Amino acid sequence: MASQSQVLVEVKSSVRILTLNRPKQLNALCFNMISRLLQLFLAYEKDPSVKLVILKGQGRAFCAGGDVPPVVNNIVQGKWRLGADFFRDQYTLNYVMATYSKPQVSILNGIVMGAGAGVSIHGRFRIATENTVFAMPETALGLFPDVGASYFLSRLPGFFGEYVGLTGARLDGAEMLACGLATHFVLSSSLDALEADLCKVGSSDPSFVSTIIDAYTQHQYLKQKSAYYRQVLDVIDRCFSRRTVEEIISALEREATQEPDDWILTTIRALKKSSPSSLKISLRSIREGRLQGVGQCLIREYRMVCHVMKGDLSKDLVEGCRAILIDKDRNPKWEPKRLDDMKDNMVDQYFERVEEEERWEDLKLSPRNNLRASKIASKL
Ligand SMILES: CC(C)(COP(=O)(O)OP(=O)(O)OC[C@H]1O[C@@H](n2cnc3c(N)ncnc32)[C@H](O)[C@@H]1OP(=O)(O)O)[C@@H](O)C(=O)NCCC(=O)NCCSC(=O)/C=C/c1ccc(O)cc1
Repeated sequence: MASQSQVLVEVKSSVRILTLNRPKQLNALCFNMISRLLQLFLAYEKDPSVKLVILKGQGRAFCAGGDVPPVVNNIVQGKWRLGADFFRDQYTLNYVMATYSKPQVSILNGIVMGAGAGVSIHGRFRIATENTVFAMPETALGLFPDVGASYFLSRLPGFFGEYVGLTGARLDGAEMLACGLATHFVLSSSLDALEADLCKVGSSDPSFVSTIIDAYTQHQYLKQKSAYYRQVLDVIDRCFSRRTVEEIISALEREATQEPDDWILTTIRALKKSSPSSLKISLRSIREGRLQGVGQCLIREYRMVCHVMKGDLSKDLVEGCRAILIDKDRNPKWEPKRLDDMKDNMVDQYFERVEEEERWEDLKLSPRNNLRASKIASKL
């Protein structure tokens, strides 16, 4: 029953409006919500009377991520496999959304982080507003940008995806639109009227949906200090194209000595504060993602997240969750402590099957009718 009140459903002729409804927890996705969303999306795909699905959040967030504390409690109690079930359903939902045969319109009128990006960015239309705050903050949490982020971040212009994924930098609505994470920008005061118009669509043809949203779209200028200006993008490309995290930081430090700048200092500080193991596996994940379809990315990320939860190589997820969400001291003690201590062979292990575990299986994603070649799910 909880899942019914945590994901509200409105039926408006051929449109279904789903509202994530845990506003006190910033709509963090718990296991029940993910199962419910998966069940609803699959049912709507089969139902010819449904033409369009709108996803939005109650309160000041669209969704601040996965509901981390319960999974971390399971890990602490030695039950990481319960967490694996959570991620299996979540990644399956991301895959269904990425290959969905009907348009999904996500209204990102607030915080969009981690798992919140996973349930929106893969869909066809992503509407940002003046209230949108987007981030993939996983490296500060001892995790890595997952939910198919190695697919969508690696497809951003130049090396912007590496920058966003490694530093957890926050983007506003204009920046999301500029880099392609959002498809439209609409002022929040117009959202009710837009929603009412979308409910009259009567067709799953994306060009009809696009025409409706276009009528509400506002041109947005980037803020003065945006990381999306050409000058900063050049620095991002020069530095974040480096082969290793150590080389990225050295390149940023060299730039900083030539031209000290708030943005560079903040970026270096963010990298130095994040989990060394997270940074290294994240960089490798985004780089591999450049050459893989969304299904392959999710299958690989599932292996990685199972290693993170199992905690053989590092326990940074539990520590990061403590520092950010439980004690909120924002002072995690990472292990390994330094980037140098995280050797290549340790990184390699995150990308291998979880061996020695009875009953552990790779994530299995079924072929989907409307799978575009670039999104194909195949075995690693
Ligand atoms: C910048 C935020 C989004 C807003 O800050 P704020 O405006 O100062 O608001 P609060 O921090 O006070 O948040 C309001 C409430 O929402 C809760 N909350 C805010 N994000 C969350 C949240 N992801 N979960 C579960 N309660 C939350 C937060 O703990 C707090 O609860 P409470 O102290 O009881 O009032 C801040 O909450 C924040 O940094 N949240 C964490 C964002 C984040 O790292 N998201 C996760 C991305 S990674 C991801 O999705 C992974 C999922 C995962 C799942 C399972 C795993 O084992 C491992 C990973």
